[in-house]
Amino acid sequence: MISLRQLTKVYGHGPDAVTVLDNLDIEVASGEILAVVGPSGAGKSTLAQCISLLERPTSGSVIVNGEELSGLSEAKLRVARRRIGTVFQSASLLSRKTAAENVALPLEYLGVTKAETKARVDELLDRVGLSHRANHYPFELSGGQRQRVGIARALALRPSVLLSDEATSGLDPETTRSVVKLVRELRDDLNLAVVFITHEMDTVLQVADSAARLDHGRIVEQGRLVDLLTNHDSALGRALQPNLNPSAPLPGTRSWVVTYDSRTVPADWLQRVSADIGEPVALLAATIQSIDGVGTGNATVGIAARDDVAVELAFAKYGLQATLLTSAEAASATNSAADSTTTSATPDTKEAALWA
Ligand SMILES: Nc1ncnc2c1ncn2[C@@H]1O[C@H](COP(=O)(O)OP(=O)(O)OP(=O)(O)O)[C@@H](O)[C@H]1O
Repeated sequence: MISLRQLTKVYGHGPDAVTVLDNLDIEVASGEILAVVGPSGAGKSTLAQCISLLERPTSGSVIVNGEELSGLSEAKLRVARRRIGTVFQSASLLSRKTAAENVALPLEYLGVTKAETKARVDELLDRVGLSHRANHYPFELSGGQRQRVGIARALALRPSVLLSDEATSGLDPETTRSVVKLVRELRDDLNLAVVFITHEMDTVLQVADSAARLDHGRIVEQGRLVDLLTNHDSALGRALQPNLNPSAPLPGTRSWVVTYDSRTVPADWLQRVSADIGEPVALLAATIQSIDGVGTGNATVGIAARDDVAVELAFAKYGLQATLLTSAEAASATNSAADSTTTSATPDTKEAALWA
């Protein structure tokens, strides 16, 4: 388990002081993956450096398995760092060393014997599916393979915490999925607490159990993924929903967005709401995904009824949270989704929605 308590990082002094991390409280249990997301400049890299203890926090604590590490002397800190394995963007492998030699580095620094090092490196490369690439240099490996070597190296000293700092950024979707799958498997096998820093919303959905949103150095929202996704008022939950591409509303109807949660909403909610308000409910777009075994998602529906209170009550009766879109919002949802499908820029569009 890793806990950050009132973690604060200030750069500079006096009038030039800049508070980059402001009293962060984060807890990640062993076996849990927490995604930390945030716009550029929110403080993600600084957070990663404080967690990996490369930067000392100005105040507050980094606690791993009950032991406070942030206040240790330099000598003790070097030992304490072993509890936290870090994978960086583009793996940061040494180009003149083979995959096996890169994985061996932390063991060599520690003075582990050659025989033990070889056994551990073989085991790690096997675990990340790269035994057959042991003697290849980084330039001979694909981006995904380099990340796997980076993960193997991060695990060399048997840490209890894995910190992933934008480790999937720049990878194609297929490679990202395979790296995410590996991280989840390793979390299960080794009972790791994983802090997964990313700006990619799609990756958060694939990898995380919970998510925290960092903005201007503060955690402005955090929770379990399933709770964020089923909370109609959560900006992070909305940003995590895959982009919809709604059909244009039918003439004479207005568009409503509803949030769906399979724990509380009956499967035939469309028919029921339609029967209650006494007119058709047209489905314009919908997305459902299973998170922790719960079906979550949102839908855009078109309804002609003008009695907004009656419509809202009908949705509420079946556990659906609903918002009526203005005609401008409905048109913009149709257009922006259409734009995003032609440019395949959905992550940017979603991020823009979150950070706006
Ligand atoms: N050494 C430093 N001295 C002063 N200010 C710093 C220092 N390092 C970072 N900052 C400032 O702290 C803020 C957060 O930076 P940080 O790199 O942690 O954000 P980020 O969320 O990782 O951004 P990005 O996604 O663009 O990498 C920025 O305003 C940055 O200018």
